Amino acid sequence: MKIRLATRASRLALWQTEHVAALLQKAGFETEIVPMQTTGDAVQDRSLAKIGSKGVFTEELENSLLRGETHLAVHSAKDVQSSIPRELELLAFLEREQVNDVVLSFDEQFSLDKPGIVLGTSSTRRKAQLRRFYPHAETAEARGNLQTRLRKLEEGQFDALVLAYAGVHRMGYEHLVRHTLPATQFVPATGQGSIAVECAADLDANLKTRLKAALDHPATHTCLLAERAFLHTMEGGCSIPSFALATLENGHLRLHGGLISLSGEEYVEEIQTADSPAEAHALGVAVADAVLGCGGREILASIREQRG
Ligand SMILES: NCc1[nH]cc(CCC(=O)O)c1CC(=O)O
Repeated sequence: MKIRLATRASRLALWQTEHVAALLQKAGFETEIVPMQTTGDAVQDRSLAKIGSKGVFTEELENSLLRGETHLAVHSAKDVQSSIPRELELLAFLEREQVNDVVLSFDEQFSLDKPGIVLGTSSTRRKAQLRRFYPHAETAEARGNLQTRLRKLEEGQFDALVLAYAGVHRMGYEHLVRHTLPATQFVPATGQGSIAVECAADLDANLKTRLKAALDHPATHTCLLAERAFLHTMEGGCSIPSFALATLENGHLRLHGGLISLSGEEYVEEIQTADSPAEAHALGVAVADAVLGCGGREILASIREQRG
């Protein structure tokens, strides 16, 4: 049977979808890749926080699932909104890549400690974390797909670029990495480094089971359930500077989640553990509740106020 895969048309998205297709082919499926443009691709001149709507990188792909034109939609897990329509289901999460953010520069001598450096990023989370941990650095907008951002770096619009290692690795830009930011401090966004595969909830149950067996990485899936429950409870999309990273070791699940004010001044974080993967969702909710209760609610209110 031929599985039709909906994807964005960016090089990173196509790489990820080809990776999914290869896993499906190994399991005996035929595949066809169906690229499409999303709002997030079309609108390049405004930051995502300003476009504001949820699912700017996913909605068009989800619509094609709902219309039955494709069987699976392939997303960066980070780009998937915290609640998806009832008619859809997140079927699988692929094994996670290294989760860190990294700093890229063409200058081999580049140092984060140099005064007056300008770092390209459009992520509210990264901007806030940089303000907190590298207050001497300035940030500049760097929207667009990875190739566009690299071009802006090459043109000298900033000294260095802050990106997820996962995308950098998949696109083969590791030679430009000058610094790996520690994930304990620059805690990544929910889902960073994993690829999410979505389907219609009413897709044939037997087919779903076979597709999931070919694609899903259970440990990553457990971590993503915890992180996504955190994000959902925080009521934040990608425009809110929240962060969450779950790890699973020897059956022990650990979730580090938090929220940072846009200025980087206010910072709330919480680490909790659970003894079983079955508690992933509850752990995400508990960490988010703790963060909200210990100052997070006030940070969210002030972010909303600043946005107007
Ligand atoms: N928001 C864009 C986006 N979505 C996923 C990735 C990287 C790949 C990943 O995290 O899996 C990126 C680029 C980046 O943040 O540098």
